Formats: sequence, structure tokens, C-alpha cells
Amino acid sequence: MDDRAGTAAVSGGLPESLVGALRELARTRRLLVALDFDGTLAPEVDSPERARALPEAREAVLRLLELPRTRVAVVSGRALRSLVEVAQLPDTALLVGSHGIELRLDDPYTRVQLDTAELERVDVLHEVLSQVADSIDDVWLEAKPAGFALHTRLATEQNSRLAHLVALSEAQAEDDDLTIREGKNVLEFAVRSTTKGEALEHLRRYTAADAVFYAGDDTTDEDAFDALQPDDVGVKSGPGATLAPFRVPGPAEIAEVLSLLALFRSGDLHEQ
Ligand SMILES: O=P(O)(O)OC[C@H]1O[C@H](O[C@H]2O[C@H](CO)[C@@H](O)[C@H](O)[C@H]2O)[C@H](O)[C@@H](O)[C@@H]1O
Repeated sequence: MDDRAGTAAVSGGLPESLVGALRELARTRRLLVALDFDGTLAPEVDSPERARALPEAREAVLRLLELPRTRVAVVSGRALRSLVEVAQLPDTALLVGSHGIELRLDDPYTRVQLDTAELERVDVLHEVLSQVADSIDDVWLEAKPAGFALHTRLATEQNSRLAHLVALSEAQAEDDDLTIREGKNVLEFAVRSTTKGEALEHLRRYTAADAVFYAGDDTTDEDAFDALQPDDVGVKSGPGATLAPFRVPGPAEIAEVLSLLALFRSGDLHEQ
């Protein structure tokens, strides 16, 4: 199989322009590959604790982790503890949880330390949001170190809208300084504000990367796409408005993209 046939075999139906951008990116000296988890590495499921990266995506991530001058980070809205459980990656993977509030870099865990005022705000938030979750069918609350995610995936559309409206108005009536993010079937409230864009900038500096690859599927990933620079490559997974220059249908194609990047980066597919 010549190199062109090899690329075609692994790139499947990926757009030519994306394949070209990956080939170019693979030549960068120090590369950071930063990936969202839910909806990007892992297909969406009803129970967050059951989400897992597609086997092909995980395999590609493990291959990238082995390559020289290449760092891999998972940048998620999940609490770090939950991300560690579902991502199941070696310690060499950098992990960002709670949209950038929690980081697991090469040093041991740094736990988020909330001050007394923040802890009090979390208590109030818990009281308000658990009342909303308890009073509306199929709405539930996920606790995170600096806030909560109100999940409505299994609720009717009407109940989901109601839950969002009531939660927003009651939480904001108690605390007008909350960071509120709307994601897929989820409304998140935090007492600290950090974005995936800030997290990506931090990782770029930390890894001294010359270029970055970022893939994500949700509205909160747009902050990361917004932080990309001209030599970087961003890929949106699935539908929805985006700042990313490239788009693929979903996690299965993200796995293809990562496999191809690993192949280009390892030199298994040579220059064409
Ligand atoms: O930034 P991400 O890695 O994409 O995390 C975003 C949220 O992911 C989880 O919720 C989402 O995925 C669940 C599993 O597929 C799904 O059931 C839920 O409807 C989605 O919103 C997680 O539970 C949240 O804490 C994350 O913020």
C-alpha cells in the first residue's frame, strides 16, 4: 500500500482539507492534543457514570500519549474525580475538570480549596437546586467541587424548560455572582468562573506547545475554539454553531481524526 492509499484507508470519509491540516499539524515540534470528553471522545448516554470513550478513540489517545514531544489533555466540564473514572487514562494524560476549575497535571492532585464564603454559596446553591430537582420529574442534580449540574436529559421538554427557568430565577435570586453554563440537557452553576478557553491557554503554556489540536461538541467548548491560534486545528463534533474551522459528524469520526493524527505524528504515513 503506497502512502496515498494508506492515508485513504485510515481517513475514511474525512474532508481533504481536514486531512491536510492534520498532516501539517503533525509536523509541529511540540504538540498539545486537547480533547473534550462527553460527545467527543465518548458518545452521549443517559447515565454520566456509564460514559466511555469509543475503543478506537481511546486507542488513538494511548498512541498519541506514547509519542515524543506530544502531550494529550482531556478538558471536561465533569468534576475531576468523575473524569478520572470515565476517561481511564494513564497518569501521563493531563486532565482538566469542572471547565478548568480542577487540574491534574504532572504533579499529584491539587484539590480545589474553596474559601469559607464560597463554601457558604455552594451550600445555598445546593439547597435551592435540590428543591428544583426534587420537585420536577426526571430532573437530577450532580454535585461538583465548586457547584452543581442540573440534568434534564430524561425529563420531558416541558419539564426541562420549567426546571431551567425555575433553577435560574431561584439561584440568581440568592446569588447574583454565579457562573452559569448551558450544555446538552444540562444547566450548570458554579461559584468560580473559569472557561475551557482559559484552561487551554494554561495548558498551552504548561506544555510549551508550538501548536494545539482541540476537539469538542458543546457550547462550553466554544471558549476553547475561540482561544485557538492560526497554526492550531479545531474540530467540532456534531451539529450546532461553532467557531471551529472543521466539523465531523460525531465521536466515531473524532476517533478517525485522532488515529490519523497519531499516524501522521508517528511518521507511519510519510510525506506525500
Ligand atoms: O465537557 P464535557 O466532557 O463534554 O462534559 C460536559 C458534561 O458531561 C456530562 O453530561 C453530559 O454527558 C452525559 C453522559 O453522556 C449526559 O447524560 C448528559 O445529558 C450530558 O449533559 C456530565 O455529567 C456533566 O457534569 C458535564 O459538565
